[in-house]
Amino acid sequence: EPTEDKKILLDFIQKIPHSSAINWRMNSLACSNWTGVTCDHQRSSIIALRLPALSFHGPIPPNTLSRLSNLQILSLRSNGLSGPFPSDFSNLKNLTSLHLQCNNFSGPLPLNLSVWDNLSVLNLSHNGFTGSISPSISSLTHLTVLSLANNSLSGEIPDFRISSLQIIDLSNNLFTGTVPRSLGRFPSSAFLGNNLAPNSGSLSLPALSPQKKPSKLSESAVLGIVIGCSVLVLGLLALLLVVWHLKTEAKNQDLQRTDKNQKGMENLRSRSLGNGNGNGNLVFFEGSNLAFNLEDLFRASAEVLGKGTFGTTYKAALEDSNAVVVKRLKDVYVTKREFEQQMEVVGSIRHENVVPLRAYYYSKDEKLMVYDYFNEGSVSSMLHAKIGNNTKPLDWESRLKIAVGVAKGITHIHTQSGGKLVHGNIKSSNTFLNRHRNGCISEMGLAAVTTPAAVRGGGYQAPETMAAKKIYQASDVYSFGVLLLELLTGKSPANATCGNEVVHLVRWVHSVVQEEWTAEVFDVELLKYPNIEEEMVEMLQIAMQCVGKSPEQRPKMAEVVKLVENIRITGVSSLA
Ligand SMILES: Nc1ncnc2c1ncn2[C@@H]1O[C@H](COP(=O)(O)OP(=O)(O)OP(=O)(O)O)[C@@H](O)[C@H]1O
Repeated sequence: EPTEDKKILLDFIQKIPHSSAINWRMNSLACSNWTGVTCDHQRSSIIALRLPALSFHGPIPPNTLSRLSNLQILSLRSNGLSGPFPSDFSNLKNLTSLHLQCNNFSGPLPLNLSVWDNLSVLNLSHNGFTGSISPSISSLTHLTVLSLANNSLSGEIPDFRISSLQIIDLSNNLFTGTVPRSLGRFPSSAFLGNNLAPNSGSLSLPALSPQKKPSKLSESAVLGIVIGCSVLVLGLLALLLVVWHLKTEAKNQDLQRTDKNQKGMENLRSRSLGNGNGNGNLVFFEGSNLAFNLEDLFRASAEVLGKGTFGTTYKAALEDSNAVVVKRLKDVYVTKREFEQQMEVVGSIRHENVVPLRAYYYSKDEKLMVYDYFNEGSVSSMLHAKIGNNTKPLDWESRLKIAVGVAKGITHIHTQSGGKLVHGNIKSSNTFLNRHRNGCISEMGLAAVTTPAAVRGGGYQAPETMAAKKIYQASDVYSFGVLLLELLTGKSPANATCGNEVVHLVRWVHSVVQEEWTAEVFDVELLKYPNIEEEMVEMLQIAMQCVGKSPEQRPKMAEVVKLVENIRITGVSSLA
């Protein structure tokens, strides 16, 4: 046991203000039991310290962490740490990864960076650092990832050539000048949000061939250009007018719709029953013991649960105190017959991991679908509940059960109708907990009758669905992979960083995993459970297979079920 290092950590935790409890005790084994602590093989010193999101605040107490001289990985990301960059960190000469992102540090960056010549990952993003980057950065010859994004850094970006560097992010600072040549190989997004002038190099025109000397343009050519430009401008104006007109129309329609939503189901009533055909079209499926008719449904008080891609979803409280969910579809593109056929297929599916469709209604003006109401809300609301909402974060066990359940539900769907059925809209807001608290998936088959896949989004759609506007079973596998990443990272697919900028979850996880700082990816909520890292890594590997770029790379859903079910078994045995 690294007694000296333990004392240092206890000294640190005593001095740093924090509001989350931490299980460090002198008489317990630090190397096996202390949160965030990893020791070397001999258990003689601490080599990694990962303390994300423990609500540390204030400056790092001097002469504490800096005495862990064998430390290689230090993560204090997502805390409320403030004050200057701790100058005594220069003693941590063995550091390979330093994560101080998402804190409130301020003041200049260290002047002499050469003390950390083993550093591979440096992430100081989302802080309030000022001043410029010291040219000594070029001495970090092992650096692979550098993120200084979202600070207030200024001055010119030094021209540093580090051949090992793979990822750089200097966006959203106050840098001036131009992007140095040595960094020209990185995407422009790495430098966005600064005061940088465009590189003169990138503006250069293609060289003229030597035979054709640059000559003055003839008058007719000038006239031609002028006329051409005017036509272009007029064309653009016309286009703008059309777009403006369409937008206003869409807005009006939206306004009308919102208006109707606010009035609840009463509007539905007047429109749908206009033809006087009563409850004729409300079609119930076998096995549903719901006893209501269209009249009851329209009389029920309705509350808008939300607006999704396919329309508005209401909770309708029926008189017998049962509540159902009514989904009012917009943009149904198929004929009545096709719609009914699809509903018959969907309605016939009965599986404990698929939310059953109880009934549907079709008229010219209205298309409704009726489901059971889940009063706990969706997995999305459980994962991303606002702080102070009184909801407990989902523990690891629950997340595993959600993953297994949804995987089984999708597999069942994929084996129906001769193996041709696709879900088409797998996401956490369509995932609920069944009575055994396993995951179950809703909204099966809606994608086939309404909005084309390309119009949806939210970060779950496989790349091929964007281009081909078609959905395949392999696209469901991709969306399921994104759902797994969401369960692991606790981040919503469209919004995957500590700041406000939108980063695609899959891309973000790829960049993190490539650099082998895997532990940085997991939801900080999960880091408090002991001995689950192997299981999380296993789930991460499955997720990465599912989000393979091309559909052929991805495993079939039936395989995925086995893999996900095995997480517990293999995870446990590898711990034993
Ligand atoms: N059966 C249900 N029980 C409880 N809440 C539900 C039910 N069905 C949907 N919801 C919730 O109602 C809200 C609106 O759902 P809706 O399906 O319209 O939108 P969405 O899931 O965000 O997007 P999409 O239309 O792409 O599925 C969501 O928060 C969803 O979780």
